[in-house]
Amino acid sequence: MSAQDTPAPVFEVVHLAKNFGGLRVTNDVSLSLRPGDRMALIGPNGAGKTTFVNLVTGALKADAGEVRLNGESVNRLDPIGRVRRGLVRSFQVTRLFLEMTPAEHVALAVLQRTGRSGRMFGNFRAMPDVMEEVEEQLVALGLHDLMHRKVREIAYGQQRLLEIAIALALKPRVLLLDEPAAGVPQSDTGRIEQALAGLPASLAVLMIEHDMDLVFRFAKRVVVLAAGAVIFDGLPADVARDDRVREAYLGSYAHAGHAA
Ligand SMILES: Nc1ncnc2c1ncn2[C@@H]1O[C@H](COP(=O)(O)OP(=O)(O)OP(=O)(O)O)[C@@H](O)[C@H]1O
Repeated sequence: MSAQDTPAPVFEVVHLAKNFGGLRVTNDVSLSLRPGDRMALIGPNGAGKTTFVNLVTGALKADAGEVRLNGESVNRLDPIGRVRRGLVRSFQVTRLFLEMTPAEHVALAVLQRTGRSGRMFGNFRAMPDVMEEVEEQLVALGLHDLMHRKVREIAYGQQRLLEIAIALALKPRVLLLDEPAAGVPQSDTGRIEQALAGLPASLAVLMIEHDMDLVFRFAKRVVVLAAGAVIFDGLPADVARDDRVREAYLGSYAHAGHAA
């Protein structure tokens, strides 16, 4: 592929830094994603993954550095402003409304994206364009049969699929998936993987995940964070034999009192 064929990055993080008191939790982190990229961000406990996600979504303010979407800085935008520019973090199960249905959750996301007021929510079933999208998203994630059930009645794995459906209803260009398979029983992780495999081809995806099997099956590129800094950025096939990565993981196990 020539340089001309390579699309420009849709998401760039440039020299991002954050301290908590004297602790440098994000240390000069730079990375970028192009449309269609499938990247996993991994690292031992306490490496700074959650802080990194909070900085890029705008939930936390960085001390230095820049986050860019489509080449433009979004540093001044709050999380909602960044969602409008196409940076969407998968909604967390803990933020789902247990008494609401999957259809209602996805409808709310469609109404938000299309700039319609929450007051229209009561009437969304009468809006053909909203209903069409709701059905399309829920069919794509295998949740169609459950669309009118209450969230509290559906299995945890299905709730996690609903998180992805809500995120996709916001029509992201960049999707941050925070441990999409965490807490899901082994018997249901196949459905999560299927959903990840079916994500729109042009979407840039950054997945934070502890499950290495899932990382290796999903990611085309892996970034490893340790003590807030990027210590590896490369192919999944090379990550396990990288000395710095091995040291970081062994060090963290030893620190946590596990046999290294
Ligand atoms: N609000 C805060 N104030 C002070 N220190 C914090 C704060 N949030 C996180 N930290 C510290 O920053 C470091 C990175 O934490 P973070 O949660 O980002 O790591 P992580 O890689 O997501 O970890 P895990 O995989 O265990 O969730 C840790 O040492 C943590 O104790």
